[in-house]
Amino acid sequence: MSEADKGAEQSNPLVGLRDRIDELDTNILQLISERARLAQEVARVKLAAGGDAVFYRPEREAQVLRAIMEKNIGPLDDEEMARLFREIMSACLALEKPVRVAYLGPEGTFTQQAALKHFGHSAVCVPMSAIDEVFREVEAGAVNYGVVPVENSSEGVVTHTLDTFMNSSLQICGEVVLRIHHHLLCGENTRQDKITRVYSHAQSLAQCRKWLDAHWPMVEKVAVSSNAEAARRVKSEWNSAAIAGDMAAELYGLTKIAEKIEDEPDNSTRFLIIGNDSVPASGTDKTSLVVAMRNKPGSLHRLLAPFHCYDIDLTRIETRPARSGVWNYVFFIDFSGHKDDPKVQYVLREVESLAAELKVLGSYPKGVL
Ligand SMILES: O=C(O)C(=O)C[C@]1(C(=O)O)C=C[C@@H](O)C=C1
Repeated sequence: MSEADKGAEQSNPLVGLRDRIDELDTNILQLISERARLAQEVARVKLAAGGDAVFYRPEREAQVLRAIMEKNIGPLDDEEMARLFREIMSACLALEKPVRVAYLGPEGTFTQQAALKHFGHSAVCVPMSAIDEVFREVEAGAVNYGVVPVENSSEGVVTHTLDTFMNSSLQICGEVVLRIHHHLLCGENTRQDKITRVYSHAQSLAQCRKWLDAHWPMVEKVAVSSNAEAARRVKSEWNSAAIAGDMAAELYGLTKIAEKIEDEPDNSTRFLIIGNDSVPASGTDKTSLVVAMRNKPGSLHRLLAPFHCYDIDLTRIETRPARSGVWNYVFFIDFSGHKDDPKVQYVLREVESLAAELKVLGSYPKGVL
């Protein structure tokens, strides 16, 4: 370094710090490129193995992200670091073969946000107008995977998703949990003192009910097909507002009148990734089942006993009326463990002997991010 440069560095410490950042960026660039070349090599090995090469490997991605979170020593927090690596992996996978994902649209919904959180921004995400359409696109092979909402922490289960599973051959191959923040939004032409109507999806209106009653008791609440549709409508109306999330606000260029208006501070929604292939164990997995029981006293107790016996942690149980008979019920059960674990296999055999019908919807890595 010349005397003049030293002088400049002393007088402006930013110069030296930025030089070091430039140096590190060059190293990071080389390392990412090297990683991408290895992913290309992985793709060649997969293709050489013959058969239907499966490029997207959810269990491997979960392991990579968990390892990163474990090794991270800050100052970036674990989630932030994992998000960066999620994008690197997403780009590497796109080099192997771009993954196509159908989600419950339209553009700007929380389901799109969940798809991007899970697959990263290099995935090609295609909006569908209904949950059944997402299933159909995956079944038909028009896309590789689908993303559908399954439950919300304050509003409960998305019954339509569970019902669609009953008649589908698809497997669950992942889950994503998204913190849901709702905002009250208006367009450029909205007269904020003249708002008489609020549009949103029925679930979002319910999730913000107390806030609306406290702050806007007189407005008409209009349920529409999605939050993104609510956002689209207010863009051209001067006396309406919408309740929607950040993606919809950005997409339609809306202004936030009030932020994070959801009644429950940790309001979150769980989404499922659906696909055609089953997923090998990642080490920390979940399994989802649908079980039809004959309607006899004590049948739920008998059904749950094997889980207790083998010390398997149930994470959710949901009851839905079966389509086949008026008084028969099916249970949707989620538990910790993978269907290939010996303990889980014992339980599945016992449940099968008790149930009128048992369908394993899939074993998949527990949501990492
Ligand atoms: O390990 C693999 O099978 C890869 O294809 C590599 C890689 C990665 O970038 O780490 C990319 C995509 C897969 O979904 C999982 C991991």
